[in-house]
Amino acid sequence: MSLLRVENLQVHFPIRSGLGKRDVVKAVDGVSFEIQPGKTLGLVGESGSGKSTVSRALLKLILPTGGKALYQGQDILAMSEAAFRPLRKEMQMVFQDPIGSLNPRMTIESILGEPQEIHFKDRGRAQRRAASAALLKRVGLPEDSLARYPHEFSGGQRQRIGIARALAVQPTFLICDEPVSALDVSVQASILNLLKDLQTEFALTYLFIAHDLAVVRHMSDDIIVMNRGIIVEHGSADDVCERPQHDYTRKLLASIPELG
Ligand SMILES: Nc1ncnc2c1ncn2[C@@H]1O[C@H](COP(=O)(O)OP(=O)(O)OP(=O)(O)O)[C@@H](O)[C@H]1O
Repeated sequence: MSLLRVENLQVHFPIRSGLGKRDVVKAVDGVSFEIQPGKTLGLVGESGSGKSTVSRALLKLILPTGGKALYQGQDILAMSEAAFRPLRKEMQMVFQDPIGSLNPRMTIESILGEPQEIHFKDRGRAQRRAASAALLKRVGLPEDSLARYPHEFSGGQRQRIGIARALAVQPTFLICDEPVSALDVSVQASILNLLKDLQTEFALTYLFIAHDLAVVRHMSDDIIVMNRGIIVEHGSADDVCERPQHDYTRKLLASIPELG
């Protein structure tokens, strides 16, 4: 069974166009896909194609207009917040901007401890601290980072902290939303390889979102290509990159010098 099966997801935002006329932006307009356990589905498209709206809908941060998202067979979109709460632990997010997504006034110990406090209520402070130290080590940061603040780290190190925070609640499914696009090219590969190693070690399933098809290909088993709220192409990573069927995919490929 797929871990996640999305059926005909629709997110239409009401807007007012000229003269106060009501209209809608079809940010996501009938998107369907599935992800098998332990695999990575890449979601690629230019800015504005609807990628972030898909991820926000899957985490129930916005209310979709229609469709289903079956996580282990249960439709999370139809669930109440209370019913969804245990699944929040299962489904974690790695954000694009590791600076903006880490509270500058919290130490790394608090940043990694907070989700544990919420989801592992039986853990005491010492246990949380030990788990956080182990996580830091696993993502390649020194243990003495616990007492430090986010601004004391480089962009790549902050993204390692963001990844450690996502892993702190032992999730099954990670949505990685442009996890390397704010980073220098020189550190991108090390973060991507870390994500790959963690996937194998913890049997994680990924929805990996990026605008850069080369990055997505490196990470993904299958790829979907989105443009203007719809999927224009869907296939194995090799088929999509080597035998693209759609002009939009060819355009994305042509914009990558090493692949185009
Ligand atoms: N709250 C909102 N109200 C109205 N329109 C919105 C809202 N959120 C997103 N949109 C529109 O929906 C479309 C898809 O946006 P989305 O952010 O999902 O794209 P994206 O592919 O993730 O792009 P980016 O990489 O720039 O974030 C865009 O046209 C955007 O302007």
